[in-house]
Parts: sequence; structure tokens; C-alpha cells
Amino acid sequence: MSKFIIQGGNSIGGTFHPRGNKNAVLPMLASCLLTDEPLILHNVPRINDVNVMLQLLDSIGVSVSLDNHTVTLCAKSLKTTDLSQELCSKVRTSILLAGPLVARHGSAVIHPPGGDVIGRRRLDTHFYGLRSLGAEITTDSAYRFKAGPLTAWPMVFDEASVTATENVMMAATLAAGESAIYNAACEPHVQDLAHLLNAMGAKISGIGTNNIIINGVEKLHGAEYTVQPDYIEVGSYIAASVVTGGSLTIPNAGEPRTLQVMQRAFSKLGVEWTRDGRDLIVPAQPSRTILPDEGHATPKIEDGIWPAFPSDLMSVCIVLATQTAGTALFFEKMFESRMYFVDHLMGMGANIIQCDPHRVVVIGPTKLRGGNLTSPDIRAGMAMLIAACCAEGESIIHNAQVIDRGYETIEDRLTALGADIIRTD
Ligand SMILES: CC(=O)N[C@H]1[C@@H](OP(=O)(O)OP(=O)(O)OC[C@H]2O[C@@H](n3ccc(=O)[nH]c3=O)[C@H](O)[C@@H]2O)O[C@H](CO)[C@@H](O)[C@@H]1O
Ligand SMILES: C=C(OP(=O)(O)O)C(=O)O
Repeated sequence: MSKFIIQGGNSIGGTFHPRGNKNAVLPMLASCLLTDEPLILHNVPRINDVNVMLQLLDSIGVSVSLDNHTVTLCAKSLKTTDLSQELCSKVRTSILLAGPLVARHGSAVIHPPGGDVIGRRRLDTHFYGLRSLGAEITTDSAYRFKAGPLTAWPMVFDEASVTATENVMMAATLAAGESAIYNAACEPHVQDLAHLLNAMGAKISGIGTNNIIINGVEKLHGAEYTVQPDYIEVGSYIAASVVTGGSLTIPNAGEPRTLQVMQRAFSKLGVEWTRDGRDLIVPAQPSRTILPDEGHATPKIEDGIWPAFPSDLMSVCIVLATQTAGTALFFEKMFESRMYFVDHLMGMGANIIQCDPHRVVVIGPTKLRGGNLTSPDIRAGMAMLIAACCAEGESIIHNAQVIDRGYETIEDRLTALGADIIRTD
């Protein structure tokens, strides 16, 4: 168990280089199982979830080599399709090995996946999609998948699940005929995965829409691909810089359209930035006001499936609102327990009303004081770190390794931008 000790009050600013998108790279690692040729991925973030996925792949016989931010994988011959229970339970994306394994190797045994404990995380849509393509699945303490050659199917998902779309899309690349996934997720990481699969020889169209069409091919081949920047990491560092009074330059922050989606919520919270192509400049903006809706109504920031505001940015935006003049309602519609961490912010002096598990009202600005905190999940942990950086005095964040699941060397990179953070074990 690690903890961070933070002295608040330093401004965070300078040039920040984002890493590759956690939620894009994890399914991309799984996709190496679809071919016997090497897959080379660049801009791979050095985060704990990547380490666990690489251990999972190595444990079944994939050759894995990691050099700085480039990983080379080759699944030429596997020794098993049976995965370790312990490793499966460490990451949500262990379930993403099911689609590629069953499609190319005809079997998989996967144990219940881990990931953030932020509410019920159902897998029904994964099972529905893979069964539709012809896989037989039994679920008890382990999930057992078996299949002959898969056959295409027109599917309608009952929810636009990100990982289910990725899992089923990967499997369908090798299913004979034309598959459709209607009500598919279309988050930037789902799109990035689809582009990689096409670079490997898949025939996927409708990328970026909720109707993905996959024409199955006999074989995929190797590819070399660069993962898109992590817009959740970008949003988190913007929040850290703004609440501490710094200014930030972010070269290659991401696709203009992705940044535009994020900007809608950030601008409601009074944050301004300028964009030059894929680069962002976030000026110092010491006094900010929450922008009321038309007729002076309280603005509502609610998450949802893309292009709605991403759930994974909710926690850091709540901290941002505590440091901004005005009132905002945050409505977390996707997960049942992502909001509970606000207790910690209230303990630090934030003026927040928790209406129910899904909604909080934040009234800002309030000065925060240092606290003794425990991180429940990646994003709440990052939000606490940001709150601690702008609070008066010292804060301690326990369970800090949870943040390492999704943010590379977070204390070093924030410290390089001016923060005062020490990690201890
Ligand atoms: C590894 C990975 O990529 N994890 C991300 C992925 O998780 P994951 O793929 O597990 O999340 P899902 O997209 O399946 O669902 C997220 C939540 O939203 C609910 N839901 C989803 C779709 C829908 O149409 N209606 C609905 O209510 C689900 O029931 C669930 O509670 O997507 C989540 C939502 O963007 C992100 O928070 C996670 O970081
Ligand atoms: C919820 C998250 O991740 P996971 O789905 O991997 O638990 C996240 O990245 O915020």
C-alpha cells in the first residue's frame, strides 16, 4: 500500500505531455491474440493496468517485449487459453481476452474481472454478443467460452457498453459474414481500437457511430500503431493546473473533436483554453465563475455515453467546481457509487450537498484544508490529489496505488510541474 504526502498551495504549470489512452491501449493489448504476427504499439502508458494485461498475455504464451513506451506482442503459439484467477481479478479488461481468444483459438477460461468498484458492472452485453456469434458460454465461479468458427450476426445491444463493444467487435473481425452492432459504444477509445483492427486487416465501418458493421475476414495480420492521447488524463491535468493557479501548454492533447466534447463541461465551470490543431494552451485563470444556464438556471453536468460528458472526468470536475464561484449540479448517471468520495472533499471544507447516490450540488468557491484521505478508485484518487494540491497545509492520500492503475508516474509528473508530492510505502 502506498501513500502520497502532499503540501498544498504550489501552482501546477508548464508543459505537459499526455500519455496514451488507458482505455484504448488495454483492448489493443488483447487484440494481439487475433493474429500470429507481431503487433507493435507505440505511446503505451506505463500504468499498472498495462502491466497486469502484459502479465496475463505472457502467462498464456504471448511473447511480450516492452521498450520505454513501445510494446511488441506476438501470439504465434499459445500454451493455454486458461487465465489466472488472481490476474483476472486485478483489471476490468481481463474480460477483453475472451473475444479474441474464442474467435481465433476456440476457447477461453476467464475469471470475474476486477476494475474500479464504482457500482454494478454487468457483463451481460459481452455474453450476449459473443453468444450471438456462436460461442457457448457457461458462467459459474469462472466463465468458460467454447466455439468452432464464429458466424456473423446482426446484434442489438441493450446498453452501449464500452468494453462489450470492444470485446464483440474484436471477435466479429474473424466471424464469417457481416456482423452489425447496433447501439454500440463510440467513445474515442472504441474508435481507436477499431482503427487498429482495420490496420490489422479487419473490415470495420461505422466507426464513431452507434452502428458498427464488421465484415469478417479469414485472418488478421500484424500492425504498428500509435495509441491516441488520454483525454481523461488531459482533463485531469487541466483541472490540477486551473485550481492551483498555473498555466499549462499541452502539445498533442488529442483529436480536436474529442477536446471539443470535453470543453462543453469545462467551459460551464468557467475554464477557458485555446486550441491550435491538436495542441492546447490553458492560461492561468485565477477567478472563474460557473456559467449559469439560460435564465440564470443552475447548470447541470451529467455524464453519459459518448459524446456526452465522460463519467471518468466527473470526480475531477467536482473538485474544479469547489474552486469556482457559483453553483453546479453534477449528475452521475452511469455508476451507483462513484460520487461517495465527496465526503472526503466536505471534510476538507468543500460546500457540497449530496442529494442521493447519483447527484451532488457544489457551491464554490471554498478554501480547502489538508486532509487524511483514502482513495477508493482511480478517478476519485486523482480528484483527491488535485484537491490536496490546492488545499492549505498537508494532506495524506492512502491507497495511492489505485491511482497508478490509470496515471503514469503521477507524483513525478505533477512534481515536475510544481506540485509537492512525496510517495511512501
Ligand atoms: C476499461 C474501460 O474502458 N473502462 C471504461 C468503460 O467501462 P465498462 O465498459 O465497464 O463500462 P460500460 O460502458 O459497460 O458501462 C458503464 C456504466 O454505464 C451504464 N450504462 C452504459 C451504457 C448505457 O447505454 N447505459 C448505461 O446505463 C452501465 O450499466 C454501467 O453502469 O466505460 C466506462 C463508461 O464510459 C468507463 O467509466 C470505464 O473507465
Ligand atoms: C473506471 C475506470 O476504469 P476500469 O473500467 O478499468 O475500472 C476508469 O478508468 O475510470
